[in-house]
Amino acid sequence: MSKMSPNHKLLVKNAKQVVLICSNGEKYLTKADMQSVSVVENGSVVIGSDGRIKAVGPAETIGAQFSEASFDKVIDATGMCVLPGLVDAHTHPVWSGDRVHEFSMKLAGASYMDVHRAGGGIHFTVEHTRAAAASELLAALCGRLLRMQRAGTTLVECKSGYGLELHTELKMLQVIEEARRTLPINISSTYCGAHAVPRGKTVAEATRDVLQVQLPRLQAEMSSGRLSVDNIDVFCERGVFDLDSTRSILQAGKLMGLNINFHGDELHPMNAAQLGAELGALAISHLEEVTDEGIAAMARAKTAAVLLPTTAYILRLPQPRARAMLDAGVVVALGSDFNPNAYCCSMPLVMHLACVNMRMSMSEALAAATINAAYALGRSHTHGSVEVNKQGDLLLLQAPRWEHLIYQLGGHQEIIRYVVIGGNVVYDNDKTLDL
Ligand SMILES: N=CN[C@@H](CCC(=O)O)C(=O)O
Ligand SMILES: [Zn+2]
Repeated sequence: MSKMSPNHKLLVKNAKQVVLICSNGEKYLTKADMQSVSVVENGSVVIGSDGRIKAVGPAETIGAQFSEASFDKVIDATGMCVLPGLVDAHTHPVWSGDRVHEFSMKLAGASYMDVHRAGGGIHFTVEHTRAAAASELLAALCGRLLRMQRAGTTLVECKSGYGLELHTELKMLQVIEEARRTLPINISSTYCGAHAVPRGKTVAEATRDVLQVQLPRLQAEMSSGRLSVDNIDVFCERGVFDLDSTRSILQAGKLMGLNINFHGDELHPMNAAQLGAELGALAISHLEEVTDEGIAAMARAKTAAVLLPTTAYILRLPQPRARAMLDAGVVVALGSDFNPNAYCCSMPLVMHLACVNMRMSMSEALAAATINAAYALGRSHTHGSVEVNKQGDLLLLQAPRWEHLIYQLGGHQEIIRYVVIGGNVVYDNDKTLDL
């Protein structure tokens, strides 16, 4: 092969392991293919000036191929492991007012719905988020996204949903848009105006407001280029949005070109999985109460299951049946569910909980937090694996095997050495610097 031309952004050389995840352009992994993610021992990665992966392979081959090339930056990764940046497929990161007081209520035995019905939970956060200035919400969001980035996340889904009326929902989406334009972390933006039924409204009234007031304005903002929104979400749950109102909102969003990605079958079996499969949903989150029929429907439709191990852990819910979903061939993904109820920014911790509590293998958990989470966001053609032409988003671990990222419970602060987005080092742990 001819020598490659100079001027590349980054060379990461001589890594002990480069974890590709997949190597044949797969858009997701299921069943046995999740059991052994693809790994190159003693490998190197080149990221081109466009921020995309130019080459990946054995260190010797890459060394010969790029012997005459120059790089803006070279990282000697001897003794380190390289992974694709992690993908967090479910977060609620825009809000004001923490709920630490509710954590003690829940520890004392109150359920999520007890707190919600007593006017706390989402309602508490809605009140504080409506009152907050956009600048305050943006500052909080940026701090949280940086924390996620330091924990290895390079693509994150961010929901609105603490406004429940036009003005605040738009304010939240604008704040997400501003973060998307100014921060290196990749963002998938989700409109979740049907996250709860606002106080003083019935389900029918709330559904009408979403359909007749919020969605038309969202469409106008998107058409003018002021906002770009990727997904539509509804909290489909007994006492929140029923199946019919969920269906009408999701269908309206789909007609606007949004991907369907919603909360379903969390606290009660609602047949949300079947609804999602029928509507061609890209993803459904939670699924603690999904039925066997729902699992089969999702496997057939290739609707991703976004499992959220922190929620079941904090709320002491039954664990989602990850093994049944994996065995049935569902595309299983993971998310942190960062929100004021589940204050967790760390996908390494999420993978650990998925392994111990949901009985996933480490390889399954990593595939679920990379390629499959990217699939759940419609981004697996550009993210979620270390393959040529994908975006140059990498994680470098100071560890001899990649599994240490999951094994060392709560250890990501020490183990993650660099985070790279688009070929730029955005976090260098040695300097304890966000760059
Ligand atoms: N279940 C609904 N929504 C969130 C919780 C949001 C909140 O409690 O503020 C979730 O995914 O866990
Ligand atoms: Zn959620």
